[in-house]
Amino acid sequence: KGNHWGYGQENGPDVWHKNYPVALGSRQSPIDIPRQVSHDPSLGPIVLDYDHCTSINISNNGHSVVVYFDDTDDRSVIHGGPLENPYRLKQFHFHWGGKGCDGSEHTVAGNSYASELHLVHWNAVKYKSFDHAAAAPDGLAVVGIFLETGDDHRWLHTITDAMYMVKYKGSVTDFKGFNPKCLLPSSLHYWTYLGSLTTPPLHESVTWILLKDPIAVSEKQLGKFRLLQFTGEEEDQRSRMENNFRPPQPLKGRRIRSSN
Ligand SMILES: NCCOCCOCCNC(=O)c1ccc(S(N)(=O)=O)cc1
Ligand SMILES: [Zn+2]
Repeated sequence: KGNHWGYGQENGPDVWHKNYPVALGSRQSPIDIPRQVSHDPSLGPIVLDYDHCTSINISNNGHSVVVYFDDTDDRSVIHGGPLENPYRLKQFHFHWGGKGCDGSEHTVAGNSYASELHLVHWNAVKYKSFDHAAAAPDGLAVVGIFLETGDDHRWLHTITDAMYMVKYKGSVTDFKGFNPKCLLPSSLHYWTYLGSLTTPPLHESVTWILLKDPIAVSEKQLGKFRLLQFTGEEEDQRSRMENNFRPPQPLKGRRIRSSN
């Protein structure tokens, strides 16, 4: 398996470019969102049509905890905002820090949040599969939501309660009937820019839509994320899944736009 990528000293973000040279490309993610961003009045609201969404399972892929959705039709899509087509929901996952440390990927005026939720969508109008879309410049749209520590999040429990079932890399368990609409903040105001996957293969195929308002989750709920392991059950060395975030990358002249 060779030196598979990860978040450790030997295989972390600083060396990903060795196997994935696009890591040094011109539209890499995440980025820092500066204090002043140009407001674009032509940017309409983002619309999340998740009412008939169908979650399938929850899994540990060795890098994060992922909830997959049935994307065989347009039952859960986002449209509007900067998007020319509707994009189908494929999965969502999280990035987080260690105890007491922040772990978001994007930062706002240099500040990190405790965690970041990514809702991953693909352009099924133009591309015949997620993998094809993931390699195309307008193939993916990822909605990023910041998590800050505060009160318990009443709906996050269903996800954190399922985590003990997917503690080890490669584990998966049924997870039906979850609608991620319950994880959205009250306002859908957003920043948008053209970027990439934040993990290898780091494809430069993502229209990023970052919601400005964070959601609150408790320290106790975040602690349950850290019960997950990067490693499989059969591997002897334990390694707690935490700090699975890539730091901000150079903007390289890109424009970031703000909805109203
Ligand atoms: N393996 C060949 C085809 O490659 C397809 C694309 O990679 C598939 C696996 N990765 C992802 O789907 C993937 C999806 C979202 C994000 S992120 N953190 O940018 O939201 C990072 C990675
Ligand atoms: Zn992500």
